[in-house]
Amino acid sequence: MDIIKSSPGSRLLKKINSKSSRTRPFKVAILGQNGVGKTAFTVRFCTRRYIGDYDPDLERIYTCQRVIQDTPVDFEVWDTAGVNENSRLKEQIRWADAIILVYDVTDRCSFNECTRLKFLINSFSRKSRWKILSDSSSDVIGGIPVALVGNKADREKDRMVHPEEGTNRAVQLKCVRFHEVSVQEEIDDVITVFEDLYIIYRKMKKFRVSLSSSKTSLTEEKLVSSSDDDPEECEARSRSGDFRRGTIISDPDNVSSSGDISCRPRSRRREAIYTMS
Ligand SMILES: Nc1nc2c(ncn2[C@@H]2O[C@H](COP(=O)(O)OP(=O)(O)OP(=O)(O)O)[C@@H](O)[C@H]2O)c(=O)[nH]1
Repeated sequence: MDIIKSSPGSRLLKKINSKSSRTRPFKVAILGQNGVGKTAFTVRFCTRRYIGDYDPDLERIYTCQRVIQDTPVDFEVWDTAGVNENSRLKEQIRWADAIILVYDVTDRCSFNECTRLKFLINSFSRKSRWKILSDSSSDVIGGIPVALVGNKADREKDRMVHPEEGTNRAVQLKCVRFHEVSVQEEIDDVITVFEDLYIIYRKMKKFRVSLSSSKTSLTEEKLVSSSDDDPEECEARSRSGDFRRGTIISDPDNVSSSGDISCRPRSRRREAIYTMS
């Protein structure tokens, strides 16, 4: 027995086992039009630093670890280069466990681009991994969790997109969260976006596992009972001013019912994996 243990084959097996027992990273793709601040946002989260200017053609997967609810979580964040070609997007969307759609509050085009991107996310995401209910109800909880984020909130004078519009668009597009941030000025809001999304992802996953294991047939009525999907409630919140930079539109405890809770890149672009401590 000892001989088998120390043989090269068993050493290899041991290595494979220890690798597979490591926690799987949480993969987040950052999508959005050129210049909205995707790289600044990603680097801020991974390093806490704000760096003003980046090579727009540089595309990277950053890795870092954060402790969320007393658990260490490995993040892989794919900072896309804003090319938004459909074939490229498909690869990014299929790679990701969750997606952050970023727009610039001073640029309405970038806001509209998020609608197109969400449409593509819906059509490209690996629905099969979530599909455990009937077709109609899987639309309610199926798909990948997507957060909508308006960046550059510090540029109030140049603002073109108001927070209410962001909130309403997030509801329309069935995003699980809406945030406004200033990557330049505030790090905590940036961290909240990622942590929130992770918490939502975990809850969605747990919910689906428990559904599939118990083979419970949930009615669509139960699934959509949360007010998070209610555009009227959302509008009421907007009217009452219940939004601010960094505010979220739904409660993590209701994640299972919050709307569309629905590879490494190979391209001519330069790529790298960066590990942040
Ligand atoms: N005022 C302000 N400027 C910001 C903020 N975040 C990013 N920027 C600036 O916006 C510009 C674009 O930022 P990037 O991070 O390169 O944007 P990107 O989306 O990665 O751009 P591409 O790589 O071309 O897709 C840079 O000059 C940043 O300094 C912010 O919160 N406030």
